[in-house]
Amino acid sequence: MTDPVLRADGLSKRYGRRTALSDCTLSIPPGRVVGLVGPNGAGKTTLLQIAVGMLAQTAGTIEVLGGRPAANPAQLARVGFVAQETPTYAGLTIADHLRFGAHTNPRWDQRLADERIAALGLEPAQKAGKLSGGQRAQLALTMAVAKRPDLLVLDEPVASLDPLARREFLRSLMAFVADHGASVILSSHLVSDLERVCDYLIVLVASRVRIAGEVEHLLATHYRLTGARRDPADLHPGVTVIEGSHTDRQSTLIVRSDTPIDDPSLAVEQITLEDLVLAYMTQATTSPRPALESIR
Ligand SMILES: Nc1ncnc2c1ncn2[C@@H]1O[C@H](COP(=O)(O)OP(=O)(O)OP(=O)(O)O)[C@@H](O)[C@H]1O
Repeated sequence: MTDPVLRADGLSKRYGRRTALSDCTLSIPPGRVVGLVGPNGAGKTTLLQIAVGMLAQTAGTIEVLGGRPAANPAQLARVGFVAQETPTYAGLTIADHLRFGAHTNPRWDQRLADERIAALGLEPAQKAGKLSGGQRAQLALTMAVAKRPDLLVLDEPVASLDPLARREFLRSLMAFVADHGASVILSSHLVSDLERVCDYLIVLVASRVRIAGEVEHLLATHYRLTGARRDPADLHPGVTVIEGSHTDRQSTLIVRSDTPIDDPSLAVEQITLEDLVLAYMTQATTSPRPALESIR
């Protein structure tokens, strides 16, 4: 299958005069672990909720796994979703949750669910209302994974987990992806976590997609340039400055260039994913009309 797992075209969501998502155009290939990153209020939850059919857009189109989000039971069965607040039923036990999952999902994998609960050291007879925030998140993830979805959508899944649990969570997520070949879209503020697991990145700031593309390609086409202070406009054509900082004597620029930069007056360094995310976030707060970039 090579069709995009998610295709959005001019997707927008407005609440009255407030814009939550603006003209979002994306084409995400299948089989990726996609990191969706951006500051508070950027529109991440809005995009994810539209993708799973919980929210309707005000303009534009979206296709998920080739269909309209939540269009029918088959489409619903193919998408697993864990919402930011990881909702569970306080009065029901863990075992009740799994039974409910088995009743409502045609592809439910009971063995997978039981094994995850056991591996987490959780007691099936325990009521969800008595679980910690992190344990609830793990239960919600177990429910989503045991659906055996083709696409797993996770809204800040690790926010409430301690560092060890976060690492375990991401490890089990990667194992699930490797075993079942599912695609994953997860939002997070923690770029270091995304760096470990994601092979595709979307940076969303102030309702707009600033950059989207394969991590490997993004890292191969962005550089940090350091040299004597200069006007960014003097750089070679084809080099786009994403962010710049200057002292009296020196300029440090994060740039994008599809070809290697060969300029003896500049020190050229590779950047990390965190550098890249921060550069696009800074660009968004300092530039009145940031460039929209989409790289496959
Ligand atoms: N029901 C609503 N009514 C009005 N405005 C809303 C509603 N839901 C979201 N918004 C606004 O839409 C924008 C995007 O919100 P969204 O929850 O998608 O951001 P986010 O990137 O997920 O933020 P966070 O990282 O804080 O979870 C914000 O400005 C928010 O105030």
